[in-house]
Amino acid sequence: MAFAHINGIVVHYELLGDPDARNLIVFSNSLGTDFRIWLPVFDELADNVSVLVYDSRGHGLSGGADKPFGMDDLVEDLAGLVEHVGIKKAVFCGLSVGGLIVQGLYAKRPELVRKIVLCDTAPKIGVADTWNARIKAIRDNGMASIADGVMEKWFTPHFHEERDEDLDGYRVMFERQPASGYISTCEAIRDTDFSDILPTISVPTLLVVGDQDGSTPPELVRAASERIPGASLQVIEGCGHIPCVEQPEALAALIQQFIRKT
Ligand SMILES: O=C(O)CCC(=O)CC(=O)O
Repeated sequence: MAFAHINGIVVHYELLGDPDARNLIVFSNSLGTDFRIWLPVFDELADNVSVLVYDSRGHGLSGGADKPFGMDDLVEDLAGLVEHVGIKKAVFCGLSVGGLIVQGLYAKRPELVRKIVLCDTAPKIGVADTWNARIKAIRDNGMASIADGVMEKWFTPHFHEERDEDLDGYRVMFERQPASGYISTCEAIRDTDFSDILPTISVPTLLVVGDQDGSTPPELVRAASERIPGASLQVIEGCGHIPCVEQPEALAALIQQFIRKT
């Protein structure tokens, strides 16, 4: 557990392993979560892989929830953290809004990026009306008021039935995110369209999606994969929007295979 001042906020992060390892993966979390969603994947990765995880602005123990922010801030935070830690080049893996942040990082700082894993994400996620309705619901009634709907998109019915303790735990994680940080992140997603960035990506890229993802469904992720030269797509069966929690072994195996290729 570590903290750094980056772009005027405190960023909570953890570096697991050697920052100079060739197989260094930087993970960027999704909306309404913190970096703990990646720990089940880290547990499944080989010993020669090191990992940097962090809480994005307005989430977890990172600061910045008190002032509005946008996608540029989220991208600058990631670049600033990577520099702070002394990483020259890494594999970047982003989940959902984390995937948008990674796309934005590639556009601004391609020299930092060795390979990309885009997990349950797209260049544009959702439409303005839906984001505005979600923001209004939280302003009117708080985070807990939308938690049921969010959990339905995050996890499959099987997860809801068989892993009720985990479901309750991740619901608590969601409900504890600062509403203002969550709202700014919704606005950042609403206002972002990175469609033009995808064809410019020239590093090896893997896209992964859960077959039952209710937030960024397989067809959306497939369309994104078709815009990135040479990218490959893998669909994880029996999985919703958060494969790092629901199917960490499957996700880690795909990542491991991908980073092994030159
Ligand atoms: O998960 C994200 O980062 C954004 C996509 C989304 O809306 C997922 C959710 O329903 O919370």
